[in-house]
Amino acid sequence: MSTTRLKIAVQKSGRLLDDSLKLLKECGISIDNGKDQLKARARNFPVDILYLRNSDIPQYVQDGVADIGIIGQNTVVEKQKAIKEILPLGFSTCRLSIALPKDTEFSGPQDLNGKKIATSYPNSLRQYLDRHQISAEIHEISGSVEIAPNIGLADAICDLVSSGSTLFKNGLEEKDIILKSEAAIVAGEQLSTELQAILDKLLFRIKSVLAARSNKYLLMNAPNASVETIIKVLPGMKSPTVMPLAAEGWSSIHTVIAEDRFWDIIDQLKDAGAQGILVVPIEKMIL
Ligand SMILES: Nc1ncnc2c1ncn2[C@@H]1O[C@H](COP(=O)(O)OP(=O)(O)OP(=O)(O)O)[C@@H](O)[C@H]1O
Ligand SMILES: O=P(O)(O)OC[C@H]1O[C@H](OP(=O)(O)OP(=O)(O)O)[C@H](O)[C@@H]1O
Ligand SMILES: [Mg+2]
Repeated sequence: MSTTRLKIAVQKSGRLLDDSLKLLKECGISIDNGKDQLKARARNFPVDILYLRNSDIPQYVQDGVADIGIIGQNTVVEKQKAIKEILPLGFSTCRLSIALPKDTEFSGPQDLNGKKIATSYPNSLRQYLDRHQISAEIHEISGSVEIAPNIGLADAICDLVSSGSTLFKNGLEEKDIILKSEAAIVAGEQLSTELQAILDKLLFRIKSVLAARSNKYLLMNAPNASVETIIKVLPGMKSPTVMPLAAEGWSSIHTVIAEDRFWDIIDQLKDAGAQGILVVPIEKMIL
């Protein structure tokens, strides 16, 4: 029996931890410990979890200390290590943006010329400024970036934004988006054949979990005369299942639908005669 185990780096504490562990759990992977331990072994799958600082993960993955990691795409861009994104994961969505004090005129990146910009993401900001041929001073700080303009430390900031409430509370306005980010699986340049085989199994499970999250199982009843119209309204992955109901002249229609499409067609389904519409979560979806 092979003793090879895939080492997965996840954030020790912070924004990514809960969703990362939830994803692994939904993949059927049971991890033994609490987070006080820095390394944990999965009981039923050949992976070990390394709990690390988010900002250190790119280096560890590059060096092969960890084989893969779960980090934000923003960290991949910022750290500029020899790692590659394998699969976006759909959580921790945010954007890296330029923000200025509320009501400051901003017609484009050129308005940042000669300004002092505070950020924890100097490389990403540098790339943005270079791309637009802007000469500005980058003031690197490791946290609480949004406070910088208020205390006279900088004219502008470059930081992560999600709901926008931190900007709002600090009297700042988002002016330009540098990049959009979500959590992703990253890996080093080369994995051994054995590790790659474990990773492939893991990715298969993760994709099944992600597909299940973004799709719903849809059931409805309709008079037989409406079935054809309803089927035309349903965006087809495959042809829906149509089954007779006990009540004469009625059918039950079942299909799988992307959650974000459902709200677009709900009125059309009702107009076409669908009744008793049920939208049910899917546990796993094997693609
Ligand atoms: N407000 C937010 N909404 C959604 N995702 C976010 C938000 N802030 C950060 N993230 C994402 O979560 C990642 C981790 O952020 P977090 O603040 O937990 O850690 P950190 O302070 O960057 O890292 P470290 O573990 O090194 O202290 C970020 O790189 C980003 O991808
Ligand atoms: O747009 P919002 O929803 O308000 O989120 C944005 C804030 O979230 C992150 O900070 P976090 O809370 O992770 O604190 P940190 O600076 O200590 O990492 C980020 O650095 C912003 O400050
Ligand atoms: Mg943070």
